[in-house]
Amino acid sequence: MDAAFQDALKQAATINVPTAHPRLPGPFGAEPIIRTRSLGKSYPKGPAVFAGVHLDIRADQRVALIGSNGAGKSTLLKCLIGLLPSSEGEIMTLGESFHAAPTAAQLQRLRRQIGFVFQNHGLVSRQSVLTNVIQGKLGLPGSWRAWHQSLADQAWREEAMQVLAEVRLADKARARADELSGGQAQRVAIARALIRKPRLLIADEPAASLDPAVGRDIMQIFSDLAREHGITLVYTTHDMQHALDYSDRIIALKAGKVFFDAPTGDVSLRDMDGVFHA
Ligand SMILES: Nc1ncnc2c1ncn2[C@@H]1O[C@H](COP(=O)(O)OP(=O)(O)OP(=O)(O)O)[C@@H](O)[C@H]1O
Repeated sequence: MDAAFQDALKQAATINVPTAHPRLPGPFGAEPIIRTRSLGKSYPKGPAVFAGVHLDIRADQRVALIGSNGAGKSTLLKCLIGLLPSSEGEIMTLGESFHAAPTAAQLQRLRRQIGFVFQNHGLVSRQSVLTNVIQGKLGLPGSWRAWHQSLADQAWREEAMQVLAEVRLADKARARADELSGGQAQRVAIARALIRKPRLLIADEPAASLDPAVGRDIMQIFSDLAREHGITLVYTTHDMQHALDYSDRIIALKAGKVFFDAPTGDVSLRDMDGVFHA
């Protein structure tokens, strides 16, 4: 590593609390996969959820988004990927730049490159695990075949089996989704996101309803898959240990602002505490 790059890393590592400005400069933040400038969001008739948010999220990072209940984490995630219109500022995600909301064509291109996992796995309970995974292809070209595994061609079924193997669930392919435990269902949801071959994986509290051991297992799977496949992972969590153990970078929201945005190794428990207390 050359000296200039090391300096840039050191500079990037200085924690800056509180700030609404980007702090990952130069070489550390090559071409970002997500960039926002002066991003703000209010719901109709409501106060601002957040304002003046500047972010530069680099490809291949695992980013934990933390903050109290109602801090705006889910709202920010949805704005970043165009599922909710923002109220002010600019967004660039996966090369698509937009104010407020993406165009229909932009949204379609974004959806093709993004995988989603939510707290409630959202599987179709009466369908098989295999069909649920193949349904991850919906929205991609030729995707009417993804409604059921029997319509899908052999290549898609093989892909589905491969991603199920990656989450250690190949043996459950023929089981019905409602026969799975919470942790298994969440692993299927990850496989369903993975079959899209996403560049960006968005997860909103993916381990929230799981017991501690299973929750850690799910976070480890996310983390390993993101690394192995070079996927950028952005997730929200209320578990500070998950944020510390399974991210390269932590972004904290507090009182409608970015409270800190720093490499995980530079975030102390005291910094974390400041997110939740005055
Ligand atoms: N559809 C909506 N209409 C109006 N207000 C909303 C809507 N969704 C969220 N809000 C409000 O926006 C604020 C931020 O909510 P959001 O769900 O983004 O926070 P969060 O940090 O994800 O919270 P949690 O950790 O509890 O999931 C809250 O005050 C919430 O009440």
